[in-house]
Formats: sequence, C-alpha cells, structure tokens
Amino acid sequence: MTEATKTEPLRLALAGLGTVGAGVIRLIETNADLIERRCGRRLQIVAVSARDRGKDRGVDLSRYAWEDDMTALPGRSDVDVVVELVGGSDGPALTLARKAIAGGKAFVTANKAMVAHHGLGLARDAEAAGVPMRFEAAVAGGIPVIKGLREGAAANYIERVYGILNGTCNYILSTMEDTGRDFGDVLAEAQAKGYAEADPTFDIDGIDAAHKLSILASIAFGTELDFAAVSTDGIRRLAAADIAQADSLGYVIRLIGMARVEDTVDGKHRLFQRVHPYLVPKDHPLAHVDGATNAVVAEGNFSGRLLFQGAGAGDGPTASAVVADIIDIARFWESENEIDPPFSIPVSELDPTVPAEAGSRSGKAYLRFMVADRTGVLAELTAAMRDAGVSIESIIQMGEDKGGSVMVAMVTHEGQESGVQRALELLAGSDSLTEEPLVMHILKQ
Ligand SMILES: NC(=O)C1=CN([C@@H]2O[C@H](COP(=O)(O)OP(=O)(O)OC[C@H]3O[C@@H](n4cnc5c(N)ncnc54)[C@H](O)[C@@H]3O)[C@@H](O)[C@H]2O)C=CC1
Ligand SMILES: N[C@@H](CC=O)C(=O)O
Ligand code: NA
Repeated sequence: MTEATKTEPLRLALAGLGTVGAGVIRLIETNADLIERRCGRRLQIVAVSARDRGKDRGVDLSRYAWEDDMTALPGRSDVDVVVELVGGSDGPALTLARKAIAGGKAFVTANKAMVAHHGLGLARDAEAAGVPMRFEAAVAGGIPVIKGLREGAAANYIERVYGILNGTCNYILSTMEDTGRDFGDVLAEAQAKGYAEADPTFDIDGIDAAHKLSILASIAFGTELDFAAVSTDGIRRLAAADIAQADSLGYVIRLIGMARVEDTVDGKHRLFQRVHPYLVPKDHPLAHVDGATNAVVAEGNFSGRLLFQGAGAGDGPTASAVVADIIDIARFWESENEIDPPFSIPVSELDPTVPAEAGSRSGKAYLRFMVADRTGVLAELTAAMRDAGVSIESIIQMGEDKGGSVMVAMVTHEGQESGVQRALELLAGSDSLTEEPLVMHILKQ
C-alpha cells in the first residue's frame, strides 16, 4: 500500500459528485466515528472531482482538494483509494480505473456498465498489481449481495441466481400496478428520485439489469463474465392492460434477471442468462418487492435458498455499499502482495462458458396478441399453437381498442420455450396481427 500505515487515516479521492458521490460524502461525514471504531482508522476524503465545481450538492467541498480532470486523481501521492462514481462503460471512468490500478491505488466503483464490459480486465490488472478492487454498489445498490455470495455463501456451489435487479423498472411496474398511472409519468418520478441511469433507456430496456446479472453470475458460478450473451428485453412494451390481465390471472409483472449453469460442452459451461419481464405468481416472495427495492435469490447446494432484499438505488443505500467496500479495504489491505480476487476466484481460473441454447428450457408463458377484430382470428392463433405443439391453459379476449384492434391474452401449459418460438414464426407476417406479439415467461416457484 502507499505511505499510509494502518493507524493513519485511509485517504480517499472521489470522482463524481452526483446522487451517489454526494451520498458517500454525507455518509462518511455523518458516521465518521462509528466507521473509525469499526475499521480501526479514519476515512479521510482528500480530493474530489466532478464536472461542475460550483454546483450546490448540499455538502461542503471546501475541505477537499479539487481536480478539474478526474483522471489526475490517481497521480496524487496523498491518495490511497480512488472511488469512481461517474458512470459510463468507457471514457474517463475507464481511464481513471486503469490509472488508479496501475498506480497502485485501491479502486472502488459503483459502475456496473464498466464492470460488465471491462471488469475482468480490470480485475486481472488489480490482481497483478496486488491492489484491491471492489464494486458492491454495482449490483443491487445497497444490498450486500456480492459480499453475501463471496463470503457468506462462499462454501456453496450456486445452482441458480435470479431476482429484481433494477430499481427504476420495479418502481415503474409496482407504481403502475398500484395506481394505474402512466408509464412516462412514473419514469419521470423515478428519475427525479435519482434511481434512473443518466440514460434511462438503460433501465427500461433491461440493459442495466443485464450488466448486474452478468456480474452476479460470474461471482455466483465462478465463470467468466459474459455480458454480451445476456438475452435482454425491457418493459417498454408493457401496457396497463397487461398488468391488469396478469393481476386477474394471479400474477404481478416484474423485470427479472435469471442465470443458471445448465451443462458442460467441450469443457465449457453452458450459461443461461436472461433479463425479461416475467409474470410472477402472487405468492412468490418476489411478487411483494415494490418500489425501488431489489431482491436477489441465490440457491446454494448446501445453504438452500438465500434471499437478499433491500434498496437497489438511491443516494443513501448506494453510498452504504460504496463505503462498506472502503471499510473492507481499510480493514484488510495490509500488504502490497495481498491476493484478494475481485471476482472471488482469480480471473485466470474462472471457468469459460458458452451461451445456453435458446428455447431449450421448459416453462409456462403469457402471450399477448393485438389482432384485427374479425371472424376467424382466434382460430388462426389457436391453430398456430396447435401446429407448434403448444398447449393453451387459458385464453382471454378483451374489448376493441381505439385503433380497431382487440387484445387476446393466452397462458400456455408448461412446455418447451421453442414451441412458443415456433408458433410465433408460424404467425409472423399474418395480416391478422396489428403489432408484434408480446411474450412473457412465468416464473416458477
Ligand atoms: N443512482 C443510483 O441509485 C445508483 C447509481 N449507481 C452507479 O453510480 C454511478 C454514479 O451514478 P449517479 O450518482 O446516479 O450519477 P449522477 O449523474 O448523479 O452523477 C455523476 C457525477 O459524475 C460527474 N461526471 C460525469 N461525467 C464526468 C466527466 N467526464 N468528468 C468529470 N465528472 C463527470 C457528474 O458531474 C456527476 O457529479 C453510475 O455508474 C451509476 O450506474 C449504482 C447504483 C445505484
Ligand atoms: N438505475 C439503477 C440504479 C442502480 O443501480 C436502478 O434503477 O436500479
Ligand atoms: Na450491492
């Protein structure tokens, strides 16, 4: 480690002073004495950087050195830990991360986009340099789920990991469900509360949840991180009528990230990773997760089902996770040669994977069709199901909408997902369909 010894303060540089950065300053100032007692040394912010020096953030920056260029922070000899709270998978955040690690500084980040795209490379560099790299806030905000898997469940093979990984989508879905309000209106509220990413399409198109899922899967299964292989879909196409329909069938709709290792081919694990809106049975624990709350279920071969739940976004909870990482570094970073792999297993020893085959798993599905209101359309839909070998459990037709289409919702019996894909292929191009069908999987208990 740099010049500081264990009894001296651990000196921090913060890049990014937005929702999370300002929260970290507030937390470190408010809980300074408690943190010092818990980790045996004081946390001292020495330097900060953001875009706008003069902006009022409700925190006093006058005690800290200011750097206009955040990538200059790692070059400071009075800094032990660089904390990146800027965002963006590439650009200055990545330059900062690389410089910090190459410069022998410990590195903490909340940036799931960067970890999903570059985490393995950064971790490899950190392992080689003997510096800690931590990213608890990057997955499920304030929930200590990375710590839970790395430490609490370290003795287990994890068979499946899944959950609600995006606070913005969960806030939108549960608020629409409770109030019947409009999608756009509720999204604006989530943005105002500081939950949404700088580009909220990352939230509503499932990309943010996919970033988190790919990180979680790597840590849970000891496999190489593969963000590009996550099958991703968001909540943009969901209508209030889908939420009402799901409700009447005994379900709520949640954006779920799901990962599992299925089998092994040519020495590589077949890794299933999916972020899609799911119908969740009302008696499943995830159906009661509302607002910006996240929840992660991990199934260990000895621990059984573990449920981690808490705030997945927002200044306080996210700051809590960032500072927990810093406290770990204050407690345990004692020697330059310490081996503490960021992904729990050294990067060179993570198992390689191939993406799971599409359509090869079994389950029930909800299908929603918007169709022309004319004779024979229902027969056309059910014939496609029959020809694809899909068995229908229930079918409901709702009244005509303004454009002259009607909504037909179906729930299938348990069957191969490939059957539903085949049915949709059979219907593709049919002039009875007035828009692309919407398919949602039904979460198993
Ligand atoms: N807001 C939340 O609830 C959570 C956010 N995160 C992650 O934390 C990170 C920060 O998020 P927020 O605080 O919400 O973002 P924000 O947009 O509120 O703040 C970003 C900060 O970075 C600064 N910044 C941006 N580009 C810069 C540049 N080129 N040079 C210097 N400074 C620059 C901005 O001035 C601002 O101070 C992101 O990676 C985000 O994904 C993670 C968990 C939860
Ligand atoms: N935009 C994210 C913030 C935390 O990761 C979310 O909504 O969950
Ligand atoms: Na977390």
